Amino acid sequence: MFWTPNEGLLVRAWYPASTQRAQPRNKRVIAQNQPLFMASPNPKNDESPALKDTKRKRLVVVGGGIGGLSSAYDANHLLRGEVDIVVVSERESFQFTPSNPWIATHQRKPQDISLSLTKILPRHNIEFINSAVTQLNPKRQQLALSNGDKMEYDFLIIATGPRLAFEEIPGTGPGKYTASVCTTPHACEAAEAVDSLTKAPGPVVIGAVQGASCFGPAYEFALLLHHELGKRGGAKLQEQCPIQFVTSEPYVGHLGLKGAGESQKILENIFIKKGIEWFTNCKVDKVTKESVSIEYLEDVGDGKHSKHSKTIKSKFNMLIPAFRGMEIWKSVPGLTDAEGMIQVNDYQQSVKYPNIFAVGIAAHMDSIEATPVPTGVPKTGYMIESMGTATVKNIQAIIKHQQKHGAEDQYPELHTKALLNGVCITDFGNEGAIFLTLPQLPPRRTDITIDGKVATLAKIAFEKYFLHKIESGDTDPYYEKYMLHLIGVDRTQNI
Ligand SMILES: Cc1cc2nc3c(=O)[nH]c(=O)nc-3n(C[C@H](O)[C@H](O)[C@H](O)COP(=O)(O)OP(=O)(O)OC[C@H]3O[C@@H](n4cnc5c(N)ncnc54)[C@H](O)[C@@H]3O)c2cc1C
Repeated sequence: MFWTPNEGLLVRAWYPASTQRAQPRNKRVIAQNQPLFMASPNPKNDESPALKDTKRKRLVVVGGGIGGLSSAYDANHLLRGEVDIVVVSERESFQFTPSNPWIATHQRKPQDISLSLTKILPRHNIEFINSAVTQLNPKRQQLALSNGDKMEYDFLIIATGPRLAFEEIPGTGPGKYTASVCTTPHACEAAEAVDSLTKAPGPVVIGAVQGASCFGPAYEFALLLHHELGKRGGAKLQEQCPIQFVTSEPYVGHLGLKGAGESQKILENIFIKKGIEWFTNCKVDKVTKESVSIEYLEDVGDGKHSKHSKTIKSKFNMLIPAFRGMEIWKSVPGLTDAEGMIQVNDYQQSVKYPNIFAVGIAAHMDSIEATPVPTGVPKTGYMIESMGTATVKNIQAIIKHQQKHGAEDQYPELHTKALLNGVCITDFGNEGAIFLTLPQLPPRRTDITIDGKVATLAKIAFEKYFLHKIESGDTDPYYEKYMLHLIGVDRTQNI
């Protein structure tokens, strides 16, 4: 089925049965040349641009995670009346990824951290299509979906998150010999593996492999697991399941960020206290049922390293893989880097296609520094939300410019950049750590790690706030602002 952006249509009649379920519940017949949804909350308001403008643009957001939904909600607030917003996501629900480590230790159930997009998005006048994008034709401004539909867009926001590159290391990934907390279904499988471990204890390897960019959850899960083992079987079970931490970072607490304040000292002290041994500058060669084979570099001074290899016996492993971009985008000339991440300029705009934008993990970001074993730079929630806001403001600038000049193919200079602030909150059981790097790229105004019970509470609050935000369609990052204010980061610092 072919679907053009500015056509008026009788929505239900045009959709195949598989997508009809995703349509808004309130049945309305939308006449020719009228928008899919009334943009004004008051449909009687004759001044509403939506009722006047018969040439509304279509903004398609691909991805129903933190990046996609915060962009869609920002568009709903800032571009109301200017665009019809469609979110296309292969997953029907929003799942709050930062809570996955809690799923793996049975502190949360999947339903506690999941929200149905079929139910929520139409309430906010955002159309939801539960399907995967399988192809992009930027010349035609057209997407192909796995349900067989084709869809045109005026503006496209790509927020498809990471492809988890388990295939780069033999034996890694769910179904093989490493558990994962990267998705909620993976975390459910990890929870079962943790149960098996407690019944038949043995050594544990946790960490993040070469090319990984998301280190916080590796530390979080290692320490949460240690705490959980203590809860289930006391010090005895903890001794029976010694944890070894392997990471591509040059030192513990580097986090792909060159550290955050005293993150190295704080995390090393916690590891020492819990008896967790670590290997840094580490490359994982392969994982088998019984062991993890690594190569690691040891600092011998003067910037020199000696190389070692080791096979660590293990019964349970959780390794964060490298995050790469989705294969579908790679086939589009000039859209991605070699790894499939969307190449964007400072305004989240594709360097090749000016009506395509990318936010979240899907967007390319340079590493902060070259490390002896490759690492990437983390992209965390607050930063991702800010990328969405910047994207929508830039699309707004384009729409205004095109309306003024009456030329659909003209693009103005853009001005809004995301605030690339790193805020990562981790829970270790009864304590935790908050890593703050504002901005993430040095020189920084704020560069600290705060540890203790406060981090556990902050993480719980972060989860509740975010789920509420997705449900309510709110866009203001008030939690982050308030939290930063509480810990003394001045609002004038452009947070
Ligand atoms: C285990 C873990 C813990 C984390 N903890 C924190 C934390 O505590 N704090 C923090 O700030 N950040 C954290 N992060 C980092 C980051 O905030 C999350 O990874 C976040 O979920 C990234 O958002 P995203 O929108 O870029 O991608 P995702 O959340 O992965 O969303 C991608 C979406 O795209 C959809 N999709 C993919 N391909 C297609 C396709 N072809 N067609 C249609 N839809 C598609 C997916 O179904 C999904 O809905 C964590 C990351 C991980 C992995």
